[in-house]
Amino acid sequence: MSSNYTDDSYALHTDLYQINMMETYWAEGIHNKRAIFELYFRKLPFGNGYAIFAGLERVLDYLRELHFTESDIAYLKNELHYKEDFLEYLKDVRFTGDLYSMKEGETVFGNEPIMRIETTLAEAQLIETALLNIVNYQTLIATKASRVKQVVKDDVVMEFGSRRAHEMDAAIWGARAAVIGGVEATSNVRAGKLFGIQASGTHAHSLVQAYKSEYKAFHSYAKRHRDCVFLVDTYNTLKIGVPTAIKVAKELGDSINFIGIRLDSGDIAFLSKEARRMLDEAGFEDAKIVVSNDLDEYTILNLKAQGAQVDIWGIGTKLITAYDQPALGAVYKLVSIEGDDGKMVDTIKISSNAEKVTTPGRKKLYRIIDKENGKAEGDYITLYDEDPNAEQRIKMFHPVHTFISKFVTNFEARDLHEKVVENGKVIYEVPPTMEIQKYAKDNLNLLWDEYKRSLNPEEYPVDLSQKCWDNKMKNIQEVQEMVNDFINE
Ligand SMILES: Nc1ncnc2c1ncn2[C@@H]1O[C@H](COP(=O)(O)OP(=O)(O)OP(=O)(O)O)[C@@H](O)[C@H]1O
Ligand SMILES: O=P(O)(O)OC[C@H]1O[C@H](OP(=O)(O)OP(=O)(O)O)[C@H](O)[C@@H]1O
Ligand SMILES: O=C(O)c1cccnc1
Repeated sequence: MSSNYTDDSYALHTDLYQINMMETYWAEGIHNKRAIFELYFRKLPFGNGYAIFAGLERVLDYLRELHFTESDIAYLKNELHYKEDFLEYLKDVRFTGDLYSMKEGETVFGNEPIMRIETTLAEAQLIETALLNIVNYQTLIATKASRVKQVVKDDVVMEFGSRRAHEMDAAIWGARAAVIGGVEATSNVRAGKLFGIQASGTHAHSLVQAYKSEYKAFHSYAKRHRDCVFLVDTYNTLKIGVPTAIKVAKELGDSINFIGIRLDSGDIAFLSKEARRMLDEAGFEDAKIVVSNDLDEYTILNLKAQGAQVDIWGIGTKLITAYDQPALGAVYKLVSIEGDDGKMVDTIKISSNAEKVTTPGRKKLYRIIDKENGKAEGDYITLYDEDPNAEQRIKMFHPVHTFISKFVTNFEARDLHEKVVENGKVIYEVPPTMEIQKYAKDNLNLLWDEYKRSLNPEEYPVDLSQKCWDNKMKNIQEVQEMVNDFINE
């Protein structure tokens, strides 16, 4: 580290204003008031019809470990000049509250709470930055990966992005998120080790360049590696690369497992078709064609339309950096706070943009599933004490354009939140990543195809119950009255 402070912790992985607000609350004696915040995004990324939630594992790691170290406190004192009495308080700060969260792999839509944080006002404030930092990135990458999987269908996808990711953490957690979104393997070996996901890879041009000969390079590689994918585009794909791969595969026969070839430049449609023909003619009908080179779901769709003969897609830069939309805009909003009498009071943030007005109150989130066809009718946000499963029929209506409505009967309302932290203790065990991937896949099966197409998907309903909507209107009215009183004073 390039500073005098020897240790590090994630307690300072927050925006300075959070600590300043904590200090204000602490000085006024309201830091321990109960507060409820919700974490959600408003707009789906990439113009997609859904997102895939990822990030809970790291959020839980963060909350479990959260505390200010001695050098954190020293830094706040020496460099930022916080006073001793406040620093004494910070020394004992831990996360002591409850966290309700969607499970990773859940399909998620705009304006619905991914997480509900119920803790002290000061703690809730401190953790905002880290929670958004984690969930925004991981959810974005899981969603991008899922879009790629929608396009490649049953072909295999390998995540190749570590070298282009925004630093090392992004490579690791991005690889995991990509697997949650559906990719089969990552080239990042550490991610393989940490998360029990498949680490996999071929070889680079440097291997061929080092031997100055594809023939020698492939042979040398095969001496130590049974599974062989030969990269065939270093000099001339069709004239030298593919014929050499075939020659070496024939020479080595059953002593290797000739998985196939990789193309990394040129016209992928043309080269893959030609390579397929050459491999088939040589009797390697089962050999796979792996391709890479700046791929994303748009190029892949186009290549498929051109009849490209590809079995395995290696995707780096555009997946791990979410190239076409580099940020998800999830926010963290206060929806309820303890009043002076100890009772919880709902809070609202008004905006001239109707979509941006927050929805006050402690709430629950349900996925309404039609019992007959097993498909999701939409998501339904209720006040905490409502139980849609006790109703025969519910009215679902658009929260802004309320005339768009439907009645739903014969449904199951699935609670999408799980209590994962209770009184500061993590009570949820994160499943293995491959199980989360399966969970994500099963969840997508609940959605009609209209929501899953990559271009101009239908808008999935995320509606408020009548009570929840009435409560929102009441809060809006109260604010309007307060503003009018202020103006008239
Ligand atoms: N048939 C095709 N149709 C549409 N896009 C293609 C086709 N073949 C390749 N591409 C894409 O076009 C781009 C080609 O980029 P570029 O011309 O920079 O690479 P290249 O010619 O393969 O050379 P290199 O990677 O060695 O720089 C890549 O994004 C690749 O995925
Ligand atoms: O193209 P991406 O989706 O990012 O996938 C990762 C790329 O990384 C390697 O290339 P390398 O770093 O050698 O650079 P290159 O782009 O010049 O091939 C590999 O050959 C892929 O092309
Ligand atoms: O294994 C590969 O082929 C690979 C790994 C990282 C980046 N590009 C390719």
